[in-house]
Amino acid sequence: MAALLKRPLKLALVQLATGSDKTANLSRARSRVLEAAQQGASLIVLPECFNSPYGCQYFPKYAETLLPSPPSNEKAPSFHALSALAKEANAYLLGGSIPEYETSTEKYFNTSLMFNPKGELIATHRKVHLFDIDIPGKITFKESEILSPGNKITLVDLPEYGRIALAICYDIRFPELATIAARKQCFLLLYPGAFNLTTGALHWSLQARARAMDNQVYVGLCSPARDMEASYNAWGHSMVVDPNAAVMTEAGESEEVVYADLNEDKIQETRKGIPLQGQRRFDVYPDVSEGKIDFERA
Ligand SMILES: NC(=O)CC(=O)C(=O)O
Repeated sequence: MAALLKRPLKLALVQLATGSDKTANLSRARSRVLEAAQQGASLIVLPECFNSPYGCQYFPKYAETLLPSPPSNEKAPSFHALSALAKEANAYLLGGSIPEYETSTEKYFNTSLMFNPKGELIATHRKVHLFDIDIPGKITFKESEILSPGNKITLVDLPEYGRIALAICYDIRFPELATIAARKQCFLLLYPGAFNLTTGALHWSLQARARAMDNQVYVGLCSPARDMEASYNAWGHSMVVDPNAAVMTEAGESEEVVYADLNEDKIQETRKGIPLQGQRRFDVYPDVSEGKIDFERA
């Protein structure tokens, strides 16, 4: 089997404490990303809504306009901060997500931005599955009241390392995305995400481990730190899971950076021991990674 991960990679997840001051959020993100780079991380991830509080009431106020690209500094300060930071850190940087406003359609999206070490934007992912849930007495949330969904699967080639997939939070609950990404040769699935005290306790770790186990790839989930004063209490517990579904590292609830060293051997060893790749029965059920799949649409 050809190598999926061409050389070892140190991954850092920044479990950022975010508040209502966007400038302060960006400045905190900068310190933590530079700290991770100093520790040798070459792929650094910030959480979902790292520049704003998480909640439908906040999306319009914090939204930035990214298109046409490159946007102006005035319309997209987070875009420019991330670009400069990736360059300064000399690392790949995933700005987990920011609220985005698209002027031409007058729509809002929950969008992540990936920059290379030169500070160039190399991918964007708009959350495909919007977080609309209603668990009586626990949590009701309806992103679709404000947001529109993205409509593509996002795979990104990092020339020195290999291919990764980006998705956001609720997207993890739809295993088709992960299966397609793995079958398209990704070695890592990254999900910036803000589960909450109800769904986090139930499913955060389970989802991460399940996507890793089914697909025998690395999985990273990066949450904001928990803030009990906020209107939405993020679960925390950012984690990296290995291709054999073991948790490699897990944050607590506060601001923290966690690290994991990813390598090809672990993928090979897992797939050699349990060789799912060659055992699929596409004569019995369809291959979801074949056929018309949108990787490109904005
Ligand atoms: N916040 C989300 O998008 C998803 C979530 O909290 C969950 O799936 O649970």
